[in-house]
Amino acid sequence: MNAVKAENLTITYEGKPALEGVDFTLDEGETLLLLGPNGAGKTTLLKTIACFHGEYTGKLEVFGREPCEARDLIGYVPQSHSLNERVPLTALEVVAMGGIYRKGFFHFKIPGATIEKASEVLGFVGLDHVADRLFSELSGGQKQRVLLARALMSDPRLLLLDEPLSALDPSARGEVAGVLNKIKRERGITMIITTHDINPLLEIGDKVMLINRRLIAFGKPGEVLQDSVIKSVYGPLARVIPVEDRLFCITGDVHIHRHGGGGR
Ligand SMILES: Nc1ncnc2c1ncn2[C@@H]1O[C@H](COP(=O)(O)OP(=O)(O)OP(=O)(O)O)[C@@H](O)[C@H]1O
Repeated sequence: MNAVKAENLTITYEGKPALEGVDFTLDEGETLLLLGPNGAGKTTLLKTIACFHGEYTGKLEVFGREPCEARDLIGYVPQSHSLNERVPLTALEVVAMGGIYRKGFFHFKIPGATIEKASEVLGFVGLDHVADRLFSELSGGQKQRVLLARALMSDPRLLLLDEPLSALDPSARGEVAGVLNKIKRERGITMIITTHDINPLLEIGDKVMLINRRLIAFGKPGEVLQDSVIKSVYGPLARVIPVEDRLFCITGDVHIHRHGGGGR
């Protein structure tokens, strides 16, 4: 089954196109790595699939439905989480929140079944030992894994992850990439992951999409990650280097947070 299907998709903000004429299909269980320079339209595409942004023309389907009809099937992990870290929530409570908001209620006491599920999911991301620690005191990699666990609370069939590796050091990147790999292998969840550094994720990417306000390339990693394709977007210094049986992609690209604080 198609998890996501876009046909001639053009996404606009107040009539101005941010991303134009995009076609692609992602099958259930596949992982798509979404690559493109700053301002390419990566977050815009994720938000539109997640039904947070609705200004588009063309066709966009999530499991055969319009995005807003498929909302319950989608988990979204934004680039900068909107948690107020001055509120003293433990890691377990942050995860449990993923099971509460979904139901549209505000609970003063978290139901036992929700806590039980949150403990199980926290264990799945390898963080049982920090359940009672304050979220604000966790390392960057641990925080990102807690946010992944929170997104898993609603049993999504499609996970949309906006820059899950940004602002992490190389070892934390490896940890988070390991959890994403586990989600793919053990839960079979379809994922779309935006990234500026594709290398730690290449192992789990079934498909790669390169965009720059339009679709530049879409296909298997080996098809998209070619010198000529990468150079056409990132310039002459960009290149793809085969290392043993792997590819290593150098784009010289960095993440720049351009939209000011919060809200993404
Ligand atoms: N809320 C908004 N209103 C108007 N324009 C927006 C809005 N959000 C994004 N844009 C514009 O849409 C274009 C694509 O932005 P988007 O954030 O999707 O790019 P991105 O590839 O995710 O970039 P980055 O890698 O820097 O996060 C940019 O020109 C951006 O300024």
